[in-house]
Amino acid sequence: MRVLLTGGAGFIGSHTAIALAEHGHSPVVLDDLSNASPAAIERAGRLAGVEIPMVAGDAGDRELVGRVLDEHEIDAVIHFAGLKAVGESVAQPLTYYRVNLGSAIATLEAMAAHGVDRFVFSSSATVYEQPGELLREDAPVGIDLPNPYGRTKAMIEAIVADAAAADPSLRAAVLRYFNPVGAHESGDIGEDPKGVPNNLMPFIAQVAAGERERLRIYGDDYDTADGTGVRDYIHVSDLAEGHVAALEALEPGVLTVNLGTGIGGSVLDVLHAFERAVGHELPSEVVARRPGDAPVSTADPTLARERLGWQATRTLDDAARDAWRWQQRNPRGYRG
Ligand SMILES: NC(=O)c1ccc[n+]([C@@H]2O[C@H](COP(=O)([O-])OP(=O)(O)OC[C@H]3O[C@@H](n4cnc5c(N)ncnc54)[C@H](O)[C@@H]3O)[C@@H](O)[C@H]2O)c1
Ligand SMILES: O=c1ccn([C@@H]2O[C@H](COP(=O)(O)OP(=O)(O)O[C@H]3O[C@H](CO)[C@@H](O)[C@H](O)[C@H]3O)[C@@H](O)[C@H]2O)c(=O)[nH]1
Repeated sequence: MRVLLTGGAGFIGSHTAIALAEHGHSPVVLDDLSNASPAAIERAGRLAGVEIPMVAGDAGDRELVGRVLDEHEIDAVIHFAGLKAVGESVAQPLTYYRVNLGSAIATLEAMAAHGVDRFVFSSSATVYEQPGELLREDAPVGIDLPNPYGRTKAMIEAIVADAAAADPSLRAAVLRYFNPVGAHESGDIGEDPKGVPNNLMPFIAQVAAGERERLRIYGDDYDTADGTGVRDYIHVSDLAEGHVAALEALEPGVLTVNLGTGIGGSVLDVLHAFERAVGHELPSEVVARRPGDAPVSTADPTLARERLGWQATRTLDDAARDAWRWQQRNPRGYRG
């Protein structure tokens, strides 16, 4: 299939472009480069041994998306484009609603106008109203969530469901990612956060590189085995392969699946995995809980196994090793 990746120059999109090419599909990227570098796509193409066309532009521009669909004879769209910083979404909610909802709606409209009926959407575990252990897809989802970012994801899930109800030819998958971590095993592409990383593994990577003094562990008094927060960390290359499986399994209607491992990792588990990758201990201190954080969030990965024939195979140690390789080879990310 010829697959358009909106937001495809980003962290998850660039890894998915490689997985698609490795499975015989042809990725095409549309990205406004607001949080990415074209180098990611050049490198992804080199790693996959293919040329990946890259269009710089806004997925919220329906005319532009339509032109790209026609010019590249696109069969399917994976919609990664959007803004994802939780704290920023609290400060700039209208920007988040405009960009995230606007780009999803424009992309779906362009698809309908140009006869493209396969759609895969990047949702998030954050849509579950009651985070917890081994969350199933039928757990309550809604807009009673801690931040506007999460609400944009829940709203877009509803938009996709309504679009599919109105148009029986639409074949959609909604993928609820848990916590993507790691990097391509080559160390040539990876996560390139701007400024101080909000997320755990990129922050630890910068501590390991000596760019940050120490990890601040947000609370060790949760009701978990070691008292620190537990998440379902999934290697980005496993996640990328989950997109290929979802694309190949599309049927009329909407299939909603978790992409996670089913295995909980605590903050200390992640820190220790990274210490093993680096070969020495890393400085850390326990501080207060971060407001809005859930104690535990892990996926029940059963439905993805049954419906997509996909499951994660890489470990937290694999992710730490690959993230460390990316960090060492690219201390300034794609800017270096
Ligand atoms: N990384 C995570 O922890 C996580 C978890 C759950 C869901 N997601 C979702 O997965 C998707 C990809 O996330 P990521 O981690 O790769 O983030 P990312 O920021 O690296 O990738 C998003 C890409 O979209 C581009 N973009 C933003 N607005 C655009 C627009 N209007 N038009 C075209 N391109 C635009 C950015 O330049 C960037 O390359 C996002 O929708 C995100 O919300 C991410
Ligand atoms: O410097 C840090 C950063 C994080 N944590 C802890 O590490 C865990 C993971 O945090 P983080 O990497 O920020 O991920 P989440 O808070 O789980 O949020 C991610 O996962 C959500 C659900 O998929 C997505 O919605 C968000 O966009 C994405 O950032 C949590 O227990 C945090 O309290 C620390 O202790 N110190």
